[in-house]
Amino acid sequence: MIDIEGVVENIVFKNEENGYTVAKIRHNKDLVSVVGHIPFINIGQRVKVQGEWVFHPNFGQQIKVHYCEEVKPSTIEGIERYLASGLIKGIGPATAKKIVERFGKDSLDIIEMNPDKLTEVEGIGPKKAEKIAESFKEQRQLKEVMVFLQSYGITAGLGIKIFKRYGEETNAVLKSNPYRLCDEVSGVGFKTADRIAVNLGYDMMSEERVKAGIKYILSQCIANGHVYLPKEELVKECVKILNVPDEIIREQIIMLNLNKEIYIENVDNDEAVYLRYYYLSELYVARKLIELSFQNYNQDFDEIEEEIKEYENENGIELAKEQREAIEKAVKNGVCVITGGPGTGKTTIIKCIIKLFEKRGLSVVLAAPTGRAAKRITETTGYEAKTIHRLLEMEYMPENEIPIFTKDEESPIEAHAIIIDEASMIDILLMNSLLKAVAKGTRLIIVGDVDQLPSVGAGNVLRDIIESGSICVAKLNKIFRQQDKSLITINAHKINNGEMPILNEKDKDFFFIELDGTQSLNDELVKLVSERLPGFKKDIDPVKDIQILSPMRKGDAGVNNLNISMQSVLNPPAKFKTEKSFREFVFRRFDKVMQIKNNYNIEWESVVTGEKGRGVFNGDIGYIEDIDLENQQIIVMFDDRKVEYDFSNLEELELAYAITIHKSQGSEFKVVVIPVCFGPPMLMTRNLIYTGVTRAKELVVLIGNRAALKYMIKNNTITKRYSGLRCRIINYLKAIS
Ligand SMILES: Nc1ncnc2c1ncn2[C@@H]1O[C@H](COP(=O)(O)OP(=O)(O)OP(=O)(O)O)[C@@H](O)[C@H]1O
Repeated sequence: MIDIEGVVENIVFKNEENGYTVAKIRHNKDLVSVVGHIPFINIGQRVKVQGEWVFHPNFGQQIKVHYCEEVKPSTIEGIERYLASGLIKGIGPATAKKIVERFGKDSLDIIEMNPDKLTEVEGIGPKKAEKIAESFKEQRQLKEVMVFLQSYGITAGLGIKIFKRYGEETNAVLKSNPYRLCDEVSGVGFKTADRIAVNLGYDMMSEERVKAGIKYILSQCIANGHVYLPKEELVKECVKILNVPDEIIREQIIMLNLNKEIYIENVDNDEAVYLRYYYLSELYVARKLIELSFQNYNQDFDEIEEEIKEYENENGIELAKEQREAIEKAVKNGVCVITGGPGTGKTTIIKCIIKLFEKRGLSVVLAAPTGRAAKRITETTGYEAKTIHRLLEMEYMPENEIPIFTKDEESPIEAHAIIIDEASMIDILLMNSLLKAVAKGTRLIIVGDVDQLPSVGAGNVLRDIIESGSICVAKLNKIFRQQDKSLITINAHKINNGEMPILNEKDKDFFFIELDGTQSLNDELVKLVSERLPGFKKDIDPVKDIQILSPMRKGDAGVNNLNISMQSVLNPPAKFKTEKSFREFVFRRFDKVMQIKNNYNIEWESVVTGEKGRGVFNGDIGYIEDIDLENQQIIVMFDDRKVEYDFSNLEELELAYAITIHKSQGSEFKVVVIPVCFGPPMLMTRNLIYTGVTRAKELVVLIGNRAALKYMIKNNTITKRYSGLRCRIINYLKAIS
């Protein structure tokens, strides 16, 4: 750690959003580069920085700043440069000169304490004096808050957000109840607030802390897919994590319930504790599904059988009985779920349903939870599918950091029918937003494969709807894709039924490479993807066409290690490939990368059409086109869409030569390679391997340990998710019928 003090000579770069700054500081005779989240520094300012020397391949030695504070400029020249820097609204170089000429070393004190006196300077009237004083005060407060927050490890970006919310009250709020931040400033979680509180000597048994802690633990359970937590489990977790006695926690659970910040209700013989929004969403979804399902459209389609026949003749296809029934249910009911594994004809049915509606002039919209899924459906059906977010006309509110949907109860989606595909990926919040925008009189047709992994977000929506037995469901069991020689579909169904797949048949598309105990799975995978597969199948590109899907993140065959080894072989360093280190990885020009969280705000521009828009979503895969070290940006192409990532946003990107099976939901790849070995029990499940295998279009290669594969296929335990939707649908139907 080194300390230096000096005057800021130059700001080379400043990201206004997050405060990332590159500056040159005059320290004795040397000009030193400093980099870090130090938004408040400005030319002419005297600063003390604490940090460490790092070496940058292009810019050489520089100090990575951990802590920075302003030292008041002490010389007249220093004060003048500081005032002239443009930091204070109303003062430019000429005015700065005049102020310093008039007040000398007292200039800053005058601005702060006696701004009326500024009118003594030529060109400054009372209004301008006031403006200068205000701007100066704001800068001072921001600086104070930032210095204060820095000492608690809060980044500048977050610090600015906190300051914007509370202004000059910031310090007071933090001192009186830092836990307010968890509710009022997005991006601040319980752990950050708790760190500030501990540092301030806050009472660890206080009501504010315990309440915030309870809500934090509930939000953690949501991050694990649950919609609620049974009360006893919640209390136990709180005691462990907050280190507070049982009775204090129970007391605060009651208080939160009284304030309607959490809800407690009996679900499945559990006392279920919900965060407010999740409770309201579950309630709404159950009620709306039943209400919509009460509508029926039998009279509109009284000659459906003939119409389906006509469709069959026109399209040269003979639909199976269960397919015809599914179509009939879909067009006649207010809500209908169509579920089936790969190749059971879901897409075929969707096409027929759309045609039947179109024939009578009824409008249909088609949507899916992710961009990639929507694109795939567009390709397979020939009808344009949107993402659900787009269908709901999402608008992003920067201050909320959450999407707002324009389509809702007041302004519903205008269509006679809405068809949603890949519905296993819909979580409870998205279902809530979707249903809000479905008007009575619009049919909702939900299509998906219930045996895929459930949604990343909270809930078990598709499974709960089906298991409620209260909503019309059409189950498709027969596989139609058998006609071609593909084993992928057949094996996917075998796996789903708990049987071992047919492996390694000549001229087929499903292989298993068994390793003996001495071979490294990682090494063999690298050889397979970079040499053996491209040699075996001529038309495939190892980067673009092959996707490694690993059950896990860690370990020899986990995504993290595989990405490092695959990158070194498929995209090794070269002079012309710029690089940027980030955490334990290096991003390199041409790398395959994936967006790992929804970012509704980031801008894109199509290099083909010039169209501009916002939003890159969790699971989107792209390629690094360039790394611009000067502007501190990584430019990524997602198909034809160009997106610029500031270096401060890199936590949203990951290398994607290997991705987890969880992240692959809803996507398809030409060739899928899956490492199979023993790992954490919760990842050794049938629906995980089933989801992985069903992502492949042309070839599946499993590699690893046969016993592990067998174990996964036999292990049909579906990790329990606490969700009350099934119960609620049943109860709501009972209550009103
Ligand atoms: N009744 C039928 N007779 C003959 N072929 C059919 C029939 N129904 C569907 N198919 C064919 O079976 C294949 C799989 O059908 P489809 O793509 O509709 O299934 P899917 O359930 O959407 O599959 P996936 O979920 O894997 O995309 C297609 O080639 C389709 O043309």
